[in-house]
Amino acid sequence: MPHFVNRDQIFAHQVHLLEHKLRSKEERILELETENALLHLRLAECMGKLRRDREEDVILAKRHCQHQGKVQKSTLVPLAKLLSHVQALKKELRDVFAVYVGFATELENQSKQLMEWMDIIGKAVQGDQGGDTQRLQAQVASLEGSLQEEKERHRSERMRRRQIHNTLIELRGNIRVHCRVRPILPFDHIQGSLSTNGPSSSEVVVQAVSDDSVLVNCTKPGSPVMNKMFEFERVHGPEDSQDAVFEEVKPLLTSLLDGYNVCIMAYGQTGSGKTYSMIGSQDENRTHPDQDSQEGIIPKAAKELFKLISEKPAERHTVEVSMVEVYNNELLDLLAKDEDGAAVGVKREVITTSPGTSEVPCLTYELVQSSVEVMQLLSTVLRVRAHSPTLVHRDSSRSHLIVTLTVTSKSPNPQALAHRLQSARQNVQHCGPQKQWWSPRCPRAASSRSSSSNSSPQSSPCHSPCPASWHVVPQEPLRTKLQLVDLAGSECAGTSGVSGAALWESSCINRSLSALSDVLGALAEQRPHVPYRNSKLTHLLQDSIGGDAKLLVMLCVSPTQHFLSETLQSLGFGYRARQVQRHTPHRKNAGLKRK
Ligand SMILES: Nc1ncnc2c1ncn2[C@@H]1O[C@H](COP(=O)(O)OP(=O)(O)OP(=O)(O)O)[C@@H](O)[C@H]1O
Repeated sequence: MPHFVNRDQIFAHQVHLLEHKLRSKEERILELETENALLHLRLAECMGKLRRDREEDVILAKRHCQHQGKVQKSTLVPLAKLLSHVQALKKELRDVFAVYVGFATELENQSKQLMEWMDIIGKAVQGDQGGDTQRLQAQVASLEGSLQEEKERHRSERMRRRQIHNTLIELRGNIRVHCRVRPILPFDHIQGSLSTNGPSSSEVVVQAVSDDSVLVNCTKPGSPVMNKMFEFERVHGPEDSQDAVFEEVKPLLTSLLDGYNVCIMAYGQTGSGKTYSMIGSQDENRTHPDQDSQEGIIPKAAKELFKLISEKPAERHTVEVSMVEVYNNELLDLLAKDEDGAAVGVKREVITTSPGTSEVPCLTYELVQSSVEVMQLLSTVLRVRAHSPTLVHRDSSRSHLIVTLTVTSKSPNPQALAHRLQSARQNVQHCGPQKQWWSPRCPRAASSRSSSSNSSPQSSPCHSPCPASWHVVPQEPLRTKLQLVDLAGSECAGTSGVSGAALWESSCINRSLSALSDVLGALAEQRPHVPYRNSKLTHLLQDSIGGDAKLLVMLCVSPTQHFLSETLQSLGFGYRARQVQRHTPHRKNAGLKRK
């Protein structure tokens, strides 16, 4: 402690102390104020940062919200789909599981039953019950035998039924209709993929369910099942060979030599197999090992005709061929040749003669000696015949082709005939309706014929014994014709994708086919006027359609959904053709002359 002398010194010292304290306080205050200012500054900085952070947060939150909205939007729909898919899968799985459980139970039951049987068999074998086993085996064998017999009986009954039906058809003068369903071909899948009808267009909807019925499934997607059944004299499925198809046609050739006119006509939509059925495969790179089996009705019919002729050596036959096409409602003679001998289609006309039959004046006829010659002529003609590609068929025939084989039969020499009659008389004393060499010069037959102007030899037979001398009179030649027709295909312009000149061709084809349909309609309804002359095609085929020829329509149809409406149209045409009742086909009398 300092030593003070007086009070003033003490006082001054205290003042000094106080001043010192005050200064230090003031320094402290300044220090604190500086600190305070710094803190304020920091606070302001923090507040600013905080505000910025908040603002950023708000922006981020906004963005986040927007993003979430977008994400939700884009995921909700697929999510819903996914969910329903999952639900469907779950259901499917449950169903499959239920089926599986069913199968498993069934399998278990069956294996139990099998075990029981094994047990019984084991016991039977062990317990020397061989006699029972043998008896059972014998029973099985006899059951199999009777099943076989039943099958055989059923088959022969069916054949008999068909024969009776065919006879009935013939007696009623009906047109015979066969139907051929072609197999699915590679272009059906292309059509299917091009189609707007959906992916099921190459699905098979037309089936040959038996040898006389064809079933068409006309169900539209989302509609109840609707099947239509069509019956024809014969139905061929995709597996039926060319030989099988011809077998059903073959008897008509015997009829031809028996004195009937015959016409076989293939009808159907484009690409349905008409040319394949009538002529055979036209594919350039065909490499079938057995070409004969691939041939169609025309070559097979020509072969059969010459075979039948060769089996009748006593009679003399000549065969002449004519080939025409109806193209754009013009009739063209395809065997006519120009000065250089090249085949050119020459225009001809169809006329109706006074007895009411149709004739083509100046038509070229070629005399042929064998089926090979017929086919040589046909292959020349096919090069001239109009054909062009369409969307449906890359080698579509654009004309109706009519190949006619005219057979002239001359009676054997009188001695040979007398000899034949002599042996025939030993069996039959009367000249019946079926006699092949029935002579129109027999006075009794002639008088019985003249009593009914319309009657054929079959309908007015002579029932009296006839002296042989009346029959040995040499006869006039007998002419019969076999018309083989490959029609152009019906089509709709949309499907075939044609335009310009091809569209005109297409419209001519459709018009002539609808004229054919109209003719059948008029005949079926027995209308007094039949519009044969509405088209060259119907005018030319007048005798075969409405006359007394044996007419067979071969309907060709495609099996797939893509061509369903065209198929139904073709089947409808066949149905209409079957309704036609004409005069009973009758044999030609000798003496028919070609004009
Ligand atoms: N039954 C069948 N078996 C095997 N191929 C067939 C059958 N039917 C038709 N084809 C084939 O289908 C295609 C079309 O047949 P096709 O030429 O006979 O038709 P189309 O009815 O004559 O046609 P378009 O009227 O257009 O001339 C051809 O390639 C043919 O070989």
